[in-house]
Amino acid sequence: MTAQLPGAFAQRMKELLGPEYEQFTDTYQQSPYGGIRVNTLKITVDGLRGRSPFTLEPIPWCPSGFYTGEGARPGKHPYYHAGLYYIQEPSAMAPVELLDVQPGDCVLDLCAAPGGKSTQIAAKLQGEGLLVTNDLHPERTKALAKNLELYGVRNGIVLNERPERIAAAFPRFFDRILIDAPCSGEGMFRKDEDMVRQWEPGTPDKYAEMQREILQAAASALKPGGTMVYSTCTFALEENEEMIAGFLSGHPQFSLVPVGGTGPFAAGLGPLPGAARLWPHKVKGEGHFMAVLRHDGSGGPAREAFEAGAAENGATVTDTLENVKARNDKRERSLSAAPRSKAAKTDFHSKAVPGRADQGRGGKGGRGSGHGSGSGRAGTGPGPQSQRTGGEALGFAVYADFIQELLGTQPPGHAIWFGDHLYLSPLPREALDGLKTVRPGWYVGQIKSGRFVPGHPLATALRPEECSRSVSLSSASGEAVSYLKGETLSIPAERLSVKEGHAYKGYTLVCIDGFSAGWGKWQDGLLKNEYPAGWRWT
Ligand SMILES: C[S@@+](CC[C@H](N)C(=O)[O-])C[C@H]1O[C@@H](n2cnc3c(N)ncnc32)[C@H](O)[C@@H]1O
Repeated sequence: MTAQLPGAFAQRMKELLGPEYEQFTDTYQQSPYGGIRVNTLKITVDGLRGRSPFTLEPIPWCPSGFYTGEGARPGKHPYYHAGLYYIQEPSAMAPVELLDVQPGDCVLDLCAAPGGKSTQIAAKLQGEGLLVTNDLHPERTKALAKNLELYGVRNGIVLNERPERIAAAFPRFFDRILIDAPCSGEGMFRKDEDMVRQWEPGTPDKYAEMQREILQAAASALKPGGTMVYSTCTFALEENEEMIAGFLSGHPQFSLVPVGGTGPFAAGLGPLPGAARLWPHKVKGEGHFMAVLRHDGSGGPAREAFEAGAAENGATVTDTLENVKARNDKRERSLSAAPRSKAAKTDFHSKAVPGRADQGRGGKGGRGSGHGSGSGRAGTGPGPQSQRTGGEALGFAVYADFIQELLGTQPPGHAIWFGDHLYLSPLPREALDGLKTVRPGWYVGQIKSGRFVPGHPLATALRPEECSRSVSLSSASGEAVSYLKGETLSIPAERLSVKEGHAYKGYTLVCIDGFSAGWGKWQDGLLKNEYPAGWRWT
């Protein structure tokens, strides 16, 4: 590290560490450790170890985490683009391990961008349950949304909200909450010298004020008996042990689950030995603090009220689809100019589909949505509401036909339309009313000129066996990189894997060594590239 440690910081660390101070400062002469975490939504840990292009050494506190060693460039391998691993600082993998997320949980990641811990939570959920992931800063939510898309997350909702507004919308709701708080970042000085330059003696106090408010909001959104983990990447007592001690004294229904002093975790300092520390002079990783807080289950009802609302919405699904069909038929009759849809004539809408088709009111309430592939938040709908309603009905039919052909079955989720763009959400649209929503769910695609165009995030979350047409490109031959660069490829028909009864021509799931990476459009031996421009290999 070339930057000089601020004098006031050095003095404080001397007082905090006593005889260990020299060992601590020696770490600034060493390089930070690099790590990757296997995305178990797409590949098993052993699966990646078996095909890893670089050496992997286990990280003690994260079963899916590995040190990559010097010289490794994990961002420059096609597997990174196929979402097989996330590049993450090793210590940053610890908080989610302590959160103990189980498949089916409802989880809130309150300060989430760029999404390292959110993708880790999503992997723990294994597609079951709900992940609401949020960041206060709009620009940062773009990277957050993109990372969820790259890693094939189907059950994530991305918000750009103040924590207290999320707590008001979801009172006593979440099983697990992660508060990876904005902090003075002292633990990252070795990795990010800008943080050294930005640090001032008053920095920890400034962050402590924000952290108190965020913790307060998180406590209201946690369900009785739920668990939250508070983490920072700083050493300052006022942002760590003192912050949590203050929180516990004001919230007697919470207790600290002692993890400090066990396994790789050093004990917390001063008033809170049960909190956990990772010190750079004791482990191979940067400085981190974590506290596990459990609610005792006391107080009023949990989320029953919300669940009742959700169930009611679920019960109306069939009716809703019939209404859509009725509107659709009426529109077909009355608007000769309306685009003809083959699908509109099918009886798809009379089937009970686990989604809602009548929810698209693009831009309602000032909220809007980006449409996949990191495009950020758009705020407007496609036109006058009367047109939108009919358009959505037709759109849903076109979508249903497309999905029937490509996937065979309809993926579960509440269908949420933003104009011509369709998402499948773990929550009904009403649950997000009034919240700044960057992604209401899994982006599946868009109606364009009367056709359904599948979105990139639909591809990244699919397994090849789910898709009627796929092709696997080899990472070793260079064709995977050609695809990632946006090139058209010559692919003979015999290389395609096509399910019985399906045509060869059309949208094809493009995989790298068998792992989905995006779409191509195959016809007559040519695979037209549909990999989004903003994602390409440079
Ligand atoms: C330590 S970083 C989060 C890193 C992230 N958890 C990850 O693993 O990739 C803290 C984040 O908190 C966000 N933030 C700052 N103030 C916030 C607030 N009041 N509410 C929610 N997020 C906030 C920042 O924009 C920043 O992205």
